[in-house]
Amino acid sequence: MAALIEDYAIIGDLQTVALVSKSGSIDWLCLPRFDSSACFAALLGDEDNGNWRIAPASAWHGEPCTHRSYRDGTLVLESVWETRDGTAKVIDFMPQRDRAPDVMRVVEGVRGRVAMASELRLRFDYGRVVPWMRRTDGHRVAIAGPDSVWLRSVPQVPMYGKGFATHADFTVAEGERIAFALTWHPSHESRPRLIDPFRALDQSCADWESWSAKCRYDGPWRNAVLRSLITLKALTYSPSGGIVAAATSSLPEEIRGVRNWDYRFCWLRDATLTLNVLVETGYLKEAYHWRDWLLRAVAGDPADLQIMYGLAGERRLPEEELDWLTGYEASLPVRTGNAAAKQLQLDVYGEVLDSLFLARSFGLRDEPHAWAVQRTLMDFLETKWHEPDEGLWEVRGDRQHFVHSKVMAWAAADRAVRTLEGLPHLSGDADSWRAMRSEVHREVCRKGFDRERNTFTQYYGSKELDAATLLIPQVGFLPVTDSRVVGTVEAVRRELDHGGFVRRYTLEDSSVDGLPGGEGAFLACSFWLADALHRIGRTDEARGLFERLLGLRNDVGLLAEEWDPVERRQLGNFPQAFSHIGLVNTALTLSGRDGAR
Ligand SMILES: OC[C@H]1O[C@H](O[C@H]2O[C@H](CO)[C@@H](O)[C@H](O)[C@H]2O)[C@H](O)[C@@H](O)[C@@H]1O
Repeated sequence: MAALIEDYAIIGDLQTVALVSKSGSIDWLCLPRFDSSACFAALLGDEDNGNWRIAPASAWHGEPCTHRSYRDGTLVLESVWETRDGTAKVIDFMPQRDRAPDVMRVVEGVRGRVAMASELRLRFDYGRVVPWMRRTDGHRVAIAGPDSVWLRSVPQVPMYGKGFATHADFTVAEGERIAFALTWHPSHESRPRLIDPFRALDQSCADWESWSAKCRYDGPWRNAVLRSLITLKALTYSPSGGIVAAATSSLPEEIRGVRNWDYRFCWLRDATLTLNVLVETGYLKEAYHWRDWLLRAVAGDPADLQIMYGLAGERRLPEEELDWLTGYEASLPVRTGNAAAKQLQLDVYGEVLDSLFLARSFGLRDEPHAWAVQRTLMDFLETKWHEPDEGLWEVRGDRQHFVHSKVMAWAAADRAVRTLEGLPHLSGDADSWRAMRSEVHREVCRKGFDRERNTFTQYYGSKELDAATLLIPQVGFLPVTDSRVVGTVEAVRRELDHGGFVRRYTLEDSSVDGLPGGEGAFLACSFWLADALHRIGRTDEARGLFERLLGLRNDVGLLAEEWDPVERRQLGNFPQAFSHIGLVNTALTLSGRDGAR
């Protein structure tokens, strides 16, 4: 059975990540990309769906490591086991790759002599295909269809096959190091170029340290912020500049529930929000890279804009159910692909224009084609904003006139107008966008506001609330001093509370998302509440909530999408960009960054 979600740490190479449990098992790994099929899928089934465990023999029955941590400023994970015979450390990392992806596991003797074991169970195609194994000059090679995986150790330790797994039993003494290297390669190509694991370890540390050194945030929550930024960076797909929403598929929003989705794609919403925090903390290069990704992805007719794409801009992300997997703690179905790709979500226009506007204010140079694309998006939005949509929560029920979608349509028009005002050499119909901006504003205030309860609602005509309306002052739709903003913050705090944190929306009205069952408190929304409380002057409450949110991070600083306040455990895909974006944003806000754009 898989571990608790919060018992996982990640390692990654900016093209994919692996989830490593506290008991030393890699239970999730998709190769060669985030969205490739998994060769370790025990996370969504059991060991027979593939995993790789290295741990002391005396801890083989699942005992967790004594402690673990990342090396400072890196994504290099160290898990330490203190045993009766001594202390051993497993250093896990994935070197930023030139060609072939590697998972490196360096076993280091710290004290005494510790008997260790390694058990590798490769199962390609999400845990379904047992590969054909063979030996070739010091390697074990696993081949199935398009995939091959090469396993070696330095220095060599004997390996043997048993029960469709590759085993190694060895001893590590104080001062000794034994590295295991697993390298993926297309099966039709000849042997991959092999790298020295110990040199790769030094290089990996140096790569991450130099990236981390560029972080410009130096406030009271620096460690937490830096860990979140490293996590966000780890979710970027460096060959294209795309950014995935999370590293996993189908970790449930409710244990044994059906809300299990594949997040290994680039949502324009999640990616732009990721970018905003990267830009604000000193990482402008990522903004250039992502803008180029965007321009390639949205090329063509703006009517065809998707709300999410594949890592390289792929458009077809067909949703399928993998019926051979038993699901994380029996949460079914396990899905790959995501049907939400074909939804209309008007907010993404606002997020894209806002993000490029913000990046420009931080020094992102204009590029004529980039503005042409934004202009075309605006022209399209002018004809569409009146329509109902699926909204940022990607409901699978009927389309509605979501208040947040309209607010973000307003934000798109606002950023377009302000861009033209600041850069008069650019062309565009500023008058028409100004008119749209005013019309959307009037309509939202008339149809999306409940006067009796003094709060914005989820959609026109509904009584339900939506935590996304907390973003109204942040995007500048209304000032924080407006009584309607204060009323909304208070209403959300009161009515969407879930164990001291915040739900996305009221769940009793199941018709709005069209899905059965419930879910946990949504962490991004809980961070938004902290921001909003601070903005309306309730800073002590905001700080208190923020500190409690920080307390939900696991031992290595990672957050999933949601939190179950009853079972006190993390829920949903992991690690989730949305949650880490929220953390960085709130830290910036509470450290004195100004409010609305
Ligand atoms: O809950 C239903 C929807 O859940 C997913 O969407 C959520 O995750 C997205 C990625 O982080 C985020 O952009 C969105 O705002 C969230 O609601 C899932 O991807 C959808 O298919 C599903 O309908």
